[in-house]
Amino acid sequence: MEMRYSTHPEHAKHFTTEELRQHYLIQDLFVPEEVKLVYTHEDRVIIGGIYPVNKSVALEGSDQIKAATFLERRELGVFNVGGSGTVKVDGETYELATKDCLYVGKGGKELIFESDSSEKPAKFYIVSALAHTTYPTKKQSFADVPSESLGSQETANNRTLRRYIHDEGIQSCQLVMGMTTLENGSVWNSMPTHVHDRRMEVYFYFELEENARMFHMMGEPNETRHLVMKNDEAVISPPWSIHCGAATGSYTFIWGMAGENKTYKDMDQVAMSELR
Ligand SMILES: O=C[C@H](O)[C@@H](O)CC(=O)C(=O)O
Ligand SMILES: [Zn+2]
Repeated sequence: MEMRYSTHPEHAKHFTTEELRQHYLIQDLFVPEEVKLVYTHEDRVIIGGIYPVNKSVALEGSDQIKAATFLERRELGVFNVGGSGTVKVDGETYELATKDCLYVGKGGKELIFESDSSEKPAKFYIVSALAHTTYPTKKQSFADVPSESLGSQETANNRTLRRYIHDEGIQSCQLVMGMTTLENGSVWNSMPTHVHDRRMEVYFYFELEENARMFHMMGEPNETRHLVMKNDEAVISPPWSIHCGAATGSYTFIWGMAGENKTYKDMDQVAMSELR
């Protein structure tokens, strides 16, 4: 598991392109038959990819978190962004079709990830946060998750937002997770932009064409920077950072947050005039 320490905004504004990428960008999430994990000290969130192609893959505890099982002190959000597959939690099997989500509460011991077929393997994107109590393990399918339309064609940000793990959906300690899909021809997400000093956030971009690139914006509102990203990459947003972007084509992204306030609407909008 790769460790990433938190960064101070005064420090971050001096980063070179390469340093920005080292601290915030997460690449190569899906390695066949492996669990790839990144531990960020931003709200102690773990971000990862699990890609079982020909055999099942287990998510286990490690010396780095001094825990015999991964969920000893944590909760977990799983999104399947590949072909259909299953997650087995202590012997109970949950079928996850593409874009379905599973929440696993603190204390779940055996976690086994498997694809239905190696021709079209499942790809599991995960976000995990510290948990103080156990909320029930629960699946939310893409087919019946409520959706809302945001943006407009004129501003190239027509998109559909779906909340899975949140106050009025799957219950959790800290985790808030959902998915936003850009309509054809729309490229901007989360603009006008915002910050939420009470929570960190991670954006995972997928369904981008191979040659398409995401220009993801970060930094304090008056010190913006950008990272150029491609398909299946994630980016850590510290609580002081804006997080929005425009790509050279349409795409979908999964947003995951953790911190002190789970309320989705707890966001401080940034006025256009503040941006630098
Ligand atoms: O804090 C919330 C998150 O940044 C996202 O939910 C925003 C988003 O998906 C969008 O506007 O497209
Ligand atoms: Zn946000």
